[in-house]
Amino acid sequence: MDAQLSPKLTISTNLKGFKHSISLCCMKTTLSVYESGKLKINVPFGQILWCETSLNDTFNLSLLRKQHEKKLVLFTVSGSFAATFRQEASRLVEFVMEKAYGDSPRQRRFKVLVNPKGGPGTAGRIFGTKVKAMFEAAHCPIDVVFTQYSRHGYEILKNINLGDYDGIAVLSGDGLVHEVFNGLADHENSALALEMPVIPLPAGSANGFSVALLGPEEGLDVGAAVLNAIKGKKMKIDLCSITQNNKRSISFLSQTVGLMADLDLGTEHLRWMGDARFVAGYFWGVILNKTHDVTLEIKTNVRDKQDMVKTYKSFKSSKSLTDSSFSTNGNDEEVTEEWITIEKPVGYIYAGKIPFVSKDFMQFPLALCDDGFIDVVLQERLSRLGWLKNMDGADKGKQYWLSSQHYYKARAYRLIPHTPHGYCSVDGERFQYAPFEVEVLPRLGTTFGHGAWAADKFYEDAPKNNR
Ligand SMILES: Nc1ncnc2c1ncn2[C@@H]1O[C@H](COP(=O)(O)OP(=O)(O)OP(=O)(O)O)[C@@H](O)[C@H]1O
Repeated sequence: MDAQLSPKLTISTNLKGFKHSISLCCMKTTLSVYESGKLKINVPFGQILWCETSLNDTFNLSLLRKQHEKKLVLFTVSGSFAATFRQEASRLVEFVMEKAYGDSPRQRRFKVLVNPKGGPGTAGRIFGTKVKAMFEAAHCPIDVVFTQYSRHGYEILKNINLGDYDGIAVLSGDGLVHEVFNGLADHENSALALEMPVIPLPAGSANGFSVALLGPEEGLDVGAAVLNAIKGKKMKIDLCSITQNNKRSISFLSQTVGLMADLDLGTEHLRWMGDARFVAGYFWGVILNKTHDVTLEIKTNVRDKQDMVKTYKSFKSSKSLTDSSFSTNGNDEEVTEEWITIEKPVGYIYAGKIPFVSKDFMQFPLALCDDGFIDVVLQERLSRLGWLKNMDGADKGKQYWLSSQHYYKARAYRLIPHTPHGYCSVDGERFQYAPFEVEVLPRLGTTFGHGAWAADKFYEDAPKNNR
C-alpha cells in the first residue's frame, strides 16, 4: 500500500454499512476510507468523479468503484465535519480534485445519444439507472436524445452546433457510432466537426469500438466507458472512406463479406441474445459452409507475417514508429506499395481498423488506431472441422498464423463479389452486396482514450504445428 500524504479528514456519516465516524486519507495514488482504524475503501484517484464541501460543513465525494462482476458502479460518500476542520476539508477537496483530474478538463459538456433499439434493447434502462447519475456526479452537463429511427443519429450530428459540446457520447452499439461519424463528415464544417470526440458507451451487441478503446474486459463495462468520456485523453483515429455505386460514406471499424457478414447480418432476429448471437451465427455458417467468389485488389506492400509482427512489436515497445513504419521491410529499405489482385473462392474477406471485432474474437491483432493502414484478412474456404478448429485461441488472434489466412496492411482496397447473393457488412450495418472501394483517411476521427487501442494479449509467436 502506498504512503499516506497529508490531507486527511474525519466525517460523521450515516453511510449504509458504516459506523458513525469515518476518516478519509489521501495516499499517493488512492483515496482511502478508514473506519475505527480499519481500511474499508481504497479507490484510485482516477475513479473519483467529484469531491466538494458545502456551506453547512458537509462533505461529498462521488466515485466509481468495482462491484458486482467487477463492473464500475457509482458510489457516494457524504457526511458532516466539525467547523474547526474547515481548513482540512478544503485542503482535502483541492488535493483530491487535482489528483482526480490532473490536466484533463473538468465538467465536459456532452451530447448523449441513446439507441433504445441497439443490441438487446437495454440502452434506455442503462441510461436511467447508471449513465445519467454518473455524468451528474461528475457535474458534466448533458443534452440527451433517444434516437427515434434509423439515421436519426446521422441527422442530429450533421446539423449539430459544434460549440455547444466537448464530446458526443453514444450509448448504443457500433451502428449508431457509424451514423455519428457519417453525420460529422457531412456537417457543413466537416473538418472541425471531425475534431469532435466520439465516445462509445457499450449497449449494443458487439461494441467493437468500446472494446478497442478499453480492452475486452472494461470495454463492455458502461461505467468504465463513462469514466473514459469524463476523463479520457483526446486521441486521433484513422477513418476509412468507402465508395459503393458512386456513393461515398465513412466506415470507422470494418467491412466484410462471406461468413463473417452472414453471422452478423443474418442473425438480426437473434438480437435478444446479445453478443452470443455471433457464436450462433458462426455455427450456422459452418453448417452451410458457403463459398464466395471474389476479386480482391489491395494497395499494400507485400510482407511476411513474421516481419509484420516484428514491426508491430517494436511499435508497441517504443511507440516511436512513424505512420510509414509498415512501409519499410525491417531493414529500413523503402518497400514500394503496389496494387495486387487476388481472384479466388473464399470463406470470407474481413477488413478492419480495430483488433477485436467482438470481445472474444481478435480478428486483426496488428490493427493500430492511427498507422494509416487498414488490416485486410482473406480467409480461404475451410472444411467444417477446419472452421471449428479456427475458433481455438481466437480471443488472442491465434488464427493470424493459419496458412489459410492471408493478412495484409493496406492503404486501400477494392472488393468485387461475384457470387449472386450475399451479405455485405460495414461497421455492422447492411450495405449492398456489390463492388466497393475503401481508402484509409489517416487520423481523421477523434475520440477519448489512452492514446492507443487497448489490445495486449496477441498470440505473437507462430505456433509450432502451424495448421
Ligand atoms: N429508435 C430506433 N429504431 C430503430 N432503429 C434504430 C433506432 N435508433 C437507432 N437505430 C438503428 O439501430 C441500428 C443498430 O444499432 P447499434 O449498432 O447501435 O446496435 P447493434 O447493432 O446491436 O450493436 P453492434 O453494432 O455493436 O453489434 C443502427 O443501424 C441504428 O441506425
